[in-house]
Amino acid sequence: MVPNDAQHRVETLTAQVRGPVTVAAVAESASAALAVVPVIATVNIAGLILDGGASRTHLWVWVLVAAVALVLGALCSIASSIVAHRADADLGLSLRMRLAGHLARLPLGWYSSDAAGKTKAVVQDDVAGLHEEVAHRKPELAGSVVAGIAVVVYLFVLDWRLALAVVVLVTIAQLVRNFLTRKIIPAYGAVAGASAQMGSAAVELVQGITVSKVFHRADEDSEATPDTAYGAHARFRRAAADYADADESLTNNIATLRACTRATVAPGTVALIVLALATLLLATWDAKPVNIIAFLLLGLTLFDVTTPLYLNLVMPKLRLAVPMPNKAQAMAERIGQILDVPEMHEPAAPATLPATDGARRVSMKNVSFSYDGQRTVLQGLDLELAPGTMTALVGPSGAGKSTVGQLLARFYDPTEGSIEIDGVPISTLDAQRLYGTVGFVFQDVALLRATVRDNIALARPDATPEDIERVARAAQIHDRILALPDGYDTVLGEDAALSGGERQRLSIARTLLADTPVLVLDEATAYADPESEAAVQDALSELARGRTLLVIAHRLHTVVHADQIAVLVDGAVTERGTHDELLSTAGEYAKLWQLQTTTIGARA
Ligand SMILES: Nc1ncnc2c1ncn2[C@@H]1O[C@H](COP(=O)(O)OP(=O)(O)OP(=O)(O)O)[C@@H](O)[C@H]1O
Repeated sequence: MVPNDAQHRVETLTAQVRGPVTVAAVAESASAALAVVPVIATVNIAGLILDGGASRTHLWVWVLVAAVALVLGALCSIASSIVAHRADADLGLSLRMRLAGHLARLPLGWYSSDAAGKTKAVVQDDVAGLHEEVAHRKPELAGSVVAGIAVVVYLFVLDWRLALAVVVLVTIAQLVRNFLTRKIIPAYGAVAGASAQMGSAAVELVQGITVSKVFHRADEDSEATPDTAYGAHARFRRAAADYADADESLTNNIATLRACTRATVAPGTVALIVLALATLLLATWDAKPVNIIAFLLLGLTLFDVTTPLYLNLVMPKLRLAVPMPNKAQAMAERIGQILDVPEMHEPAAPATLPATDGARRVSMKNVSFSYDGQRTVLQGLDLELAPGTMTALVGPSGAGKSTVGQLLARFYDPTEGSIEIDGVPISTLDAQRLYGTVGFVFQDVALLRATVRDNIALARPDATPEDIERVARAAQIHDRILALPDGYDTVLGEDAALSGGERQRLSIARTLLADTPVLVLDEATAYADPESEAAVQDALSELARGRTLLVIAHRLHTVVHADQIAVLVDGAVTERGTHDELLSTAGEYAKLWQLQTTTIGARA
């Protein structure tokens, strides 16, 4: 993304607080302008005293003007800070609400990737990270511009030659800082690189500990060469030393930067130059000596107050901007990437399914699908699941089998074509009706950090203990639950952890209780060992009774009894029939069958 687009993203996301941020910027500008007034008052008071014969009233007027300006300036600064921070809090809340609403409407398939970590970082850190942009950058920049103009105009009114000298001095200091910062950037890069190296060496060290200990290659004290598998300790030591060197070099560079910049605008330097120039002017021209006070006071502060102005406006114009990473842009980009994910279309007036006592028919008509809009994963797929029958989807790895299951569970919508239940497109059903009709047991079972009972009763919180026990027995998991520390009241993930096969049986119990007429089983026996596979298969047979079933299977022997087996190759159904019919056609299925039976036979 080019910087302009990135900045556009920041502007769009923060557009709703543009009004309050502008108010904060105006208040900050007023405060900056008012800060010059006490100096003007001081110069005038000094002038009146030095001239002699000034009336007390006159002097008190200037003191009063300075005091009022100080109080007003402070009030403006407080108001600016309050308005900006309130805007920041409002923006944070509304962005988080927007993200939460959007996340709730995303396709379920979006959640299968590393969504949890990504979402946490965006909702928590990136939204908070816009703080600097909203609450500080614009108000401070406005204040800097106004303060810069006010000070420079005033100094020029007093004496254009001294004013010019001060402006040149401050500009030189800013250029020196800019030049040195550019020099430092590689040192920052070196520290970041060394830190990453040290991190990966640490991970490698920890990951390798088990292997090296098991194979008696613990090398804590060895100076093994880095290209040996067991040189992790040596590599880590080297990476840590490199990091320390890089850090030291950066610290030295920063110290030089600070010292050089500060020296250019140090009180002594400013005083020296202003006084030297003033002496020169006094000798040759008729400059007012009292004005020196203004140059000394304002010259010292001009560097600090105009720093945001130089960094944001002057240096970029001179094409001297230091290429520092723009955190706000990066954060806005990550927030925008989530907000850009298209939402799942929710029907305004959800359809209803025709009433039936029996199982339901599923029709996939000319379904095509692509995850990324570029590579087609399913191509014009037609598949009919007759009511109360079991259809098995088999085929080579990557053919698109799981994708079909995910489309039926509406994790995504097809790019083309439609999926219908009893003639009603599933995209016209609301989520409650759809998931009351289609249940699924996937390979990766998600369990909540809750009791076993609550995990089973997810779809029917009103289920009685008897209902829950009945489905747990049917799913062959009841005995294992009783063996847990608190039986059905054991909190999963806290009091106990379950094996892959046990998690799948628990998921089957949950699905049995949900009692949906259509079921998708994707590799439901994937984690089962031969012993528990029999238990899971029994549980599945119980689950299948009277339902319309789509079973995605790698191991063909688990689906030989299916009413229909569809072979998927490159996203299209190439063969369909029963096990015997497909074997007799000597096609892809027959090949897969032969391969699997030979492999199993060879292993046996
Ligand atoms: N979330 C995803 N994003 C992008 N591409 C994906 C995603 N999930 C799957 N794919 C791709 O889609 C294609 C079909 O994948 P799918 O998991 O449906 O195949 P499969 O037949 O079930 O494979 P396997 O038998 O190995 O599980 C693959 O090329 C895969 O890389």
